Amino acid sequence: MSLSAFATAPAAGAIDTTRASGTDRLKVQQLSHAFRSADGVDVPIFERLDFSVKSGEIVSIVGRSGAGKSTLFNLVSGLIQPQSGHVSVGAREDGSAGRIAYMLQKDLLMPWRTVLQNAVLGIELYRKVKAADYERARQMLSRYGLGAVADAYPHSLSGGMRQRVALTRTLLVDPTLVLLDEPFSALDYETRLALEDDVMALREQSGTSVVLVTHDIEEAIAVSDRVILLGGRPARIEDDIDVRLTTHGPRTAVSAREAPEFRTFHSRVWNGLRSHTIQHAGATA
Ligand SMILES: Nc1ncnc2c1ncn2[C@@H]1O[C@H](COP(=O)(O)OP(=O)(O)OP(=O)(O)O)[C@@H](O)[C@H]1O
Repeated sequence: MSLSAFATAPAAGAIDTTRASGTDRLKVQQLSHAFRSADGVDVPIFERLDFSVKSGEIVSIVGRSGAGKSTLFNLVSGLIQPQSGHVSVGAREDGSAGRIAYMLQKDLLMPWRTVLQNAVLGIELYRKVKAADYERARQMLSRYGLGAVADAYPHSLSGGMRQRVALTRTLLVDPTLVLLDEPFSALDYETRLALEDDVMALREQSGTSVVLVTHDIEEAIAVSDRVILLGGRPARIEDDIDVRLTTHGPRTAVSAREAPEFRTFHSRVWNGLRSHTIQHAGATA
């Protein structure tokens, strides 16, 4: 049965985007959501889900296919309204409002715009782009090794370069929290490692919090401070793992994988994933 046969069940409570307290960049409280099947039955995806993400924290969410990871991002980013519960976005240190940016697996670059014009698109969606924005975009593109192609069109770029343009576009809106939904899954291994390093550098350079949805357990452990395991239906947090790795030198995508604790964390996540079968909302009983 196709997903188009379903509609979002009517909201009993609206999303509340008031500010989270303390150092929380994101606070999800008592979040409940269900999709309504074609025969009118509500299939609960989440029931009273609670979690938070601190300032500068990198959190990965793993779960079997259908666990509700993308739905959770859609709820957190406000693309869909929850039936009940609160999503609070933490303020910046100076007290101004925080901002969530959402980057999808597909880079969604516009082929008729140059790399630079694609990079500023996120800004353009909420205000006029200024000369200083173009300057900042060029600097960020250079930082990601894209300075020489700033005036080229996306078709001339490799998959990894395209994802970096998408990442630049996401970061140029100065988000306090970035949601990454399997952003690197279509890329080759080496490019993935480089982009994982980019995610870690992001936190180092600007204190941005990151929530990453991935099917790749290694990726989750390598980049994250915490790995949240979603399982069951309605989905619960089955495990919330503090990832502490002893690395030689700074933590990178490679040094993290070489840490002595890496395999132990890997087994914990893998065993947690194997213990859950998810019944899809579209599946007939
Ligand atoms: N618009 C919709 N209408 C009805 N059901 C939906 C809708 N979107 C998602 N679902 C159902 O909600 C459940 C969670 O879907 P979701 O896409 O969030 O899972 P996921 O964990 O991101 O899966 P994957 O890892 O395969 O991307 C699934 O059972 C799916 O069939």
